[in-house]
Amino acid sequence: MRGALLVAGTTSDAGKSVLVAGLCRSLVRRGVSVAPFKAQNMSNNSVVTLDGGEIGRAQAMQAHACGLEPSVRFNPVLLKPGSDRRSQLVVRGRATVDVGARDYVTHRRRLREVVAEDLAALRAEFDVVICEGAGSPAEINLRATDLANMGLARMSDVPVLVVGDIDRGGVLAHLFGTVAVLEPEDQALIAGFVVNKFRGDPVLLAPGLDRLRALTGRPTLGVIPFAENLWLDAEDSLSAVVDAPVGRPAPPVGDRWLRVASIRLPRVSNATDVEALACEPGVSVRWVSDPERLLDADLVVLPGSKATVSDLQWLRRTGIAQALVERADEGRPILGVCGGYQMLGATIDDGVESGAGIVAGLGLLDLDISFEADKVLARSSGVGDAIGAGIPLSGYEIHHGRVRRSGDAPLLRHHDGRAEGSVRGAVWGTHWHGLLESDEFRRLLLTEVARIAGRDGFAVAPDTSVAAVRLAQLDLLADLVDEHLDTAAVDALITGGPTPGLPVINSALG
Ligand SMILES: NC(=O)CC[C@H](N)C(=O)O
Repeated sequence: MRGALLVAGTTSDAGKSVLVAGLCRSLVRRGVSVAPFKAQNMSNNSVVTLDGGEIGRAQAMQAHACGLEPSVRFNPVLLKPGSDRRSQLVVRGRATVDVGARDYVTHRRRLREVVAEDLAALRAEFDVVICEGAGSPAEINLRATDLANMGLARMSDVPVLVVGDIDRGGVLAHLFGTVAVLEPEDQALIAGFVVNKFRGDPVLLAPGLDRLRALTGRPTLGVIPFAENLWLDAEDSLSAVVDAPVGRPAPPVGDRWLRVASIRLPRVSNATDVEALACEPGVSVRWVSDPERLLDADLVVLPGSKATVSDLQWLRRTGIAQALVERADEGRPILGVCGGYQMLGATIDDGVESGAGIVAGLGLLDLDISFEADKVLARSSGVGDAIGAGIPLSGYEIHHGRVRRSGDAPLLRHHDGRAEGSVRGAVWGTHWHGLLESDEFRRLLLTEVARIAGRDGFAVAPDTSVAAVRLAQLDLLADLVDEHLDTAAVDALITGGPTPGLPVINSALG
């Protein structure tokens, strides 16, 4: 089997990333060599690849579904928004320049070549490449500069499936309209539809899908049910919804829950860090954006941020900064990760990200940070120090900020003995993302939190493996694909390429 397919969506968050992951895993389970590809991603949720670059988290998750290590080849263009108007442009894993929505256009020709070249190389190396679109091809205002949806499909002659989220309502109109607004040459590549997150009786939906087929000449190749136990998404901060529970934690091992509040910073980065906590039975993790939600939390996590100084200002505006200071005074646990760690310090000297110069931090750690233009990208490993002395730890680093001075004890150490992170009372911080996935460290941290919080009835499970929980999620996705997609038709599309002779929808005014 050889070929490629592009999964586009009627909207952002329609389920493209998970459908691509499910298709990849389903193919891999059938012995096919397959790679994921997203030409251009916009996300602050990134990971560090083995080749020392940075790609969107969703492509790392899809690579994992394929049994591959993340590589910059799977996501050659990444835009990391630092504000509503400007993003850092990461090309083949390396941060290049900051671009505004308009000047991005000037980079387009070069990026087009990068994307076409990288997809061709993957297609030569793997039997199948499953591509993910970005946003929606119905955003025709962006069509002229598009590299990730119909722009990619056209330059590489790849058939397209459009997935729509029925849970939002209007899915039939969305699917029809997504084809109808396109120019005929683009329409020719849209081979079929997938309905995602369906609840209820498929018999009731069937007449709608028949009508959609009559109106568009295109089949719906699957209706994927809403899956209660599926929480893996990893797309980006869209998944960090205020008040929504993170993950699907099982009931506690003991008789009490442990409650974690993670601050929903406006430019939160690597929101997935806290998912590892929610893999533990009896640990409830919620995203919060107002100060009183910190009161009943046993642990508060201040996560990473693409805009440390401006998110720190937001903490002050919302009153969360004050709540954090009071919390630290009371000796109640706070964990800061990367940007969140930086905010906990005494000063931040930032001439790079915000250009603000020297800014006071929350003063909860004896720490001075200064930003450099050069970004640290590293997969790091080391050992525990303040928590879990000597136990092996791993994580990854994506930051411009550097520790200039630290007067606190380190949280952990690199293998070469270098100190990393800080501890002062129950305030912990580190630049490392992914640290909470180190199973033993997480267990010790949660045990310490429960002790300080006096949650005597909470006991941490002895055997949770975050890697195993994530893999089970990917298998669940593949099961959904196998059961609810017409896999024979999808296979035929992958190998046969765009369906010849598909009708064009003409929406002439009459
Ligand atoms: N990943 C992060 O949280 C990054 C923190 C900060 N924006 C920096 O670049 O240093």
